Amino acid sequence: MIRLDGLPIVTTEQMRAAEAQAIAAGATVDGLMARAGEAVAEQVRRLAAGAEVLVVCGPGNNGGDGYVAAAALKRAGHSVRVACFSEPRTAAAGAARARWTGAIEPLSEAMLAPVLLDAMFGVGLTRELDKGVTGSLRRLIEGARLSIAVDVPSGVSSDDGASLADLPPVDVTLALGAPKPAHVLQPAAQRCGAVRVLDIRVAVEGSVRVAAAPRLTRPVPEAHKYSRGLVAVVGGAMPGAAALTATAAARSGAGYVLLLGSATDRLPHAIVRRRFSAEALGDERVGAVVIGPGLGREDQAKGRLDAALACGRPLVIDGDALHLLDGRKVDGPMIVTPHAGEFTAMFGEIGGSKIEQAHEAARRSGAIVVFKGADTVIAAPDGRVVVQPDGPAWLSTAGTGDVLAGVIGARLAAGGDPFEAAADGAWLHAEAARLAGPAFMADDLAAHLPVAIGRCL
Ligand SMILES: NC(=O)C1=CN([C@@H]2O[C@H](COP(=O)(O)OP(=O)(O)OC[C@H]3O[C@@H](n4cnc5c(N)ncnc54)[C@H](OP(=O)(O)O)[C@@H]3O)[C@@H](O)[C@H]2O)[C@H](O)CC1
Ligand SMILES: [K+]
Repeated sequence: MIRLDGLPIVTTEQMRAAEAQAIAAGATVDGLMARAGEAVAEQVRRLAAGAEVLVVCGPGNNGGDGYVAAAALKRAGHSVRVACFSEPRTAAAGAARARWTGAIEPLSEAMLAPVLLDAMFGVGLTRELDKGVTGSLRRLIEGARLSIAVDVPSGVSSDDGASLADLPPVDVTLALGAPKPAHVLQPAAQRCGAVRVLDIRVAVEGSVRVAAAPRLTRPVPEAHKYSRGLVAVVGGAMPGAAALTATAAARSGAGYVLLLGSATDRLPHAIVRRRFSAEALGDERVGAVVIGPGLGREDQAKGRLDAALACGRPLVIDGDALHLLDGRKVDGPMIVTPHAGEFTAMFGEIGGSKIEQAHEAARRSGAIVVFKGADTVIAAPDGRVVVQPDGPAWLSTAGTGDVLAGVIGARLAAGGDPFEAAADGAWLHAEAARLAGPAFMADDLAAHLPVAIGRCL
């Protein structure tokens, strides 16, 4: 079983293409199904620890995997039953069912079991699940002590993570060959429980990946405050927000943090405060300018944003500055960090999954787009995408976005690729939240950033 971190995320079309390539190289659909079902059975046997397993099988190849797994469990002497609501509709699933020698219970009457293996629908679910099937699955999932899904939980749309049935989460999802968008995008991701990937020897590639811990380095002996990165945070109408951003940048390894034009008084002494000036932004030692948290939307804010856009330094644009941006582009690196409302205000309604939306927004704007949320998607105009799937829900509190802008600013000022800076910043932010535990406020979050960084050295 493999953790998701850093793996390519594949759509149904990409998975089918990979499967077709494996078949062209000599594999067969039945052979792939045998691999998948047996790999599932091996994990289920470990997790079930001797408890009876009920396998619920659907009409497609996901169901086929279920019949193979049931037969493998039975051969291994494990107590196992099978239930279904429909005959197999593919040749491979039909052949797999023919090799299951036990009884098959009608789904609606199936007795509860301590372990439920959901092989009802995989990536082929295309429309809302029927109410009767949904009700039966709900009863069986709720009645099990442990529920495990084959590939994806039944009732989610694999390619965009939409929900196609109102069902409770399973405990474990065994993704076959690669993670799919449904494993990382909400609302489907919260239905998956712990996701682990089973290697079925089908080679997958792609430019969309699950976030992984960044590989950071310690400062070299010759390091000084400017080489570590100078972050200039532009303040405005609500000084507390810019103070959070500046504090987060200072705790994310920046060598020097400058807060320009903000009237806040409670600030660490290490953060240098100055009046706002366009000249300060243009200093070539500035590695990143962060503008937006608490900026306001009045004339002064507009003037400050104009100066930032013209200063020629790498930019992180957040909050109010996103509203004032009005489609303008800059020549240098620019990272924009909208949440869903800001994203729609900036780019209008873009169709497709959150991954596709973020990519399209990056392509149109030429900026690195950090599309925030419970599933944060970071996209570059060149097609690279990273999904940060498991930020703690405790992050849904005021000021955490200001902290994120500061972390990304520090990574950007440290140099290197702006896309990596944005992805690394999002990971460190989520890790700091995991370290902060429950019910933290945004001010507490920054204090956990050094430990998060320590985990990446
Ligand atoms: N890709 C690989 O390398 C491997 C994948 N495996 C497994 O195969 C499934 C995907 O199998 P597929 O047959 O394409 O799809 P499903 O099993 O998920 O479901 C398709 C069937 O379900 C019907 N369907 C779809 N929506 C509904 C609905 N709302 N209600 C009832 N029935 C529905 C669909 O019928 P249509 O009318 O839409 O045609 C199909 O009959 C993948 O997830 C893996 O588990 C391999 O076994 C190993 C290699
Ligand atoms: K399933």
